[in-house]
Amino acid sequence: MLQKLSAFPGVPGPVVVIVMDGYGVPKTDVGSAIAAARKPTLDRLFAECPNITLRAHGTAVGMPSDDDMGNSEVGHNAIGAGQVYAQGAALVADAIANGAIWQGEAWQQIVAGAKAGRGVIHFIGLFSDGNVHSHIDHLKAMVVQAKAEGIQTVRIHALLDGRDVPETSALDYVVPFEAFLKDVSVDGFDARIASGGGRQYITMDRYDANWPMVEKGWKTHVLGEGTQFANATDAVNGLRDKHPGTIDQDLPEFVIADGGKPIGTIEDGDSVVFFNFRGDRAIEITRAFVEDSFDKFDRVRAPKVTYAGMLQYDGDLQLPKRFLVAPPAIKDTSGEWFSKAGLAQFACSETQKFGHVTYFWNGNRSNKFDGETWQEVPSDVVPFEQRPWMKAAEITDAMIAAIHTGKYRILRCNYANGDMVGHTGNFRAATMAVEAVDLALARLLPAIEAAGGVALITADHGNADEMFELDKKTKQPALHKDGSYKAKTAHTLNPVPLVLFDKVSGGKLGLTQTPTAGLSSIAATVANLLGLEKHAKWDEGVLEVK
Ligand SMILES: O=C(O)[C@H](O)COP(=O)(O)O
Ligand SMILES: [Mn+2]
Ligand SMILES: [Mn+2]
Repeated sequence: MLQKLSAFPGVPGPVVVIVMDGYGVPKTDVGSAIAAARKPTLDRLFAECPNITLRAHGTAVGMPSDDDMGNSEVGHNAIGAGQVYAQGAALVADAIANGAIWQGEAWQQIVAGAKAGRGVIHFIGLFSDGNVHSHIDHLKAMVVQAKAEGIQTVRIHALLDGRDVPETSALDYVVPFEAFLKDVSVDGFDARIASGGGRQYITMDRYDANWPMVEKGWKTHVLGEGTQFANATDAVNGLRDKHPGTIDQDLPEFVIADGGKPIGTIEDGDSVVFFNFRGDRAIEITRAFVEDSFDKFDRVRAPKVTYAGMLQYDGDLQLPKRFLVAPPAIKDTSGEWFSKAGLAQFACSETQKFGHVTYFWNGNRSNKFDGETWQEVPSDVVPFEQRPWMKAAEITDAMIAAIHTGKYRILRCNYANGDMVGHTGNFRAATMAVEAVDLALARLLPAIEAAGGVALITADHGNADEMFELDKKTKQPALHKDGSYKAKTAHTLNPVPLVLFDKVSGGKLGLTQTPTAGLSSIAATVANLLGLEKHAKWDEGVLEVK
């Protein structure tokens, strides 16, 4: 049980954690949609309330190195668990480096399954080195190993990124990879990219937001339906010519064919590895492959394959049953221990981030703990630069209503705007996204105050804080030849804010800035605000009681 804190009895009302997704603290205002936004409420919070910054990237959130940006999965895991675990990116890299992945039953079944059939392994996944959902080096290692184990044919289904990496960088990955595949395709081994498309156009939907995207991916990868090209380099060039201005993540599907015949349809007896390690955008396509009574769309043909995920994407649902590397075993999360303390908890976001405040928050569990209530606000299915306000107002309505019930001691929400609009690379829309969150806070905070509560306002990683690519050497915004800035769609390496909105303690509470405190300090801080000691496994909190 969480013990009572002697230094502070706890605030009278609810403790509310507000995650402004994609809201980092930049080094320069140049290119910051946050700095450009009109945001009187946030400005007042930073001027008047205790606030510090927290580390939200790299090793502070379990990524392999401090060159790795943060992301929603690792960020919400750290906030919810109060601990830092080696995450998928690090676990897979280690398993490949020490060879454990090849000894595992799952890899051996993939190889054996393919050999018992046509000798074909398919690899489907995000084709970049973003290290958020996947890493292309993992794919490369699997191709090499497949050949070493006597597999004859490898077919790669490449989802173009441009969201965790520069927006039109697809050829930086496709050209060298096709050259590598050509080099290894000797001695009876044949490895080629067989299909693909933009990751926001096919296959990688999440949280049931847009199943038709997954259906399009199925038709492309499995059935071989789509515009035909001779190779993936031609496909990217051809699609860019046909869709000028479309960035990689939004490019339509393509299929590689020889003489009109797709080279990589997925057939009975093949093996399929989905090589993303992160779960949110891997679950739907995985369900299409493994569920017998799948009914989200008409698969037309459901080949009997040996299927593995890079990781297990959902432990509660055991999805998929076969996986190459064990996911981090996240235990003793704040959700679990607040539940054991008998505290009612409320979690809310819109579809695009709903799993972030539920599934990721609770350590990649899709089941609720006792006393939890989850509310999802359906997201629009549109390019978010067209609706940068997204569902900030509706989430705020739901939060205020939940506070008014008087039932919940702890509430949490995620405003998706800064991140989802930041990913579009549209600066103007991103400023409006930040303004929408500001408007939301202007309504939510008074409701928290009226209920005698406090809020911790934070973020899971940066995004809208840097809307221009930085030059690798100078770290200043990079320019196109015509002098315009290069739009940036990815997350940032910047820290995030932690603001304590507290009108109830009479100035008794503050926050302590430390050089190392990261997102994992929030769980203990929430416990302390409730008048409870942290769980022994959680990292230190940052609450100061004067
Ligand atoms: O999946 C995405 O949209 C991006 O790769 C990462 O964004 P998120 O980590 O904020 O979800
Ligand atoms: Mn995020
Ligand atoms: Mn994001």
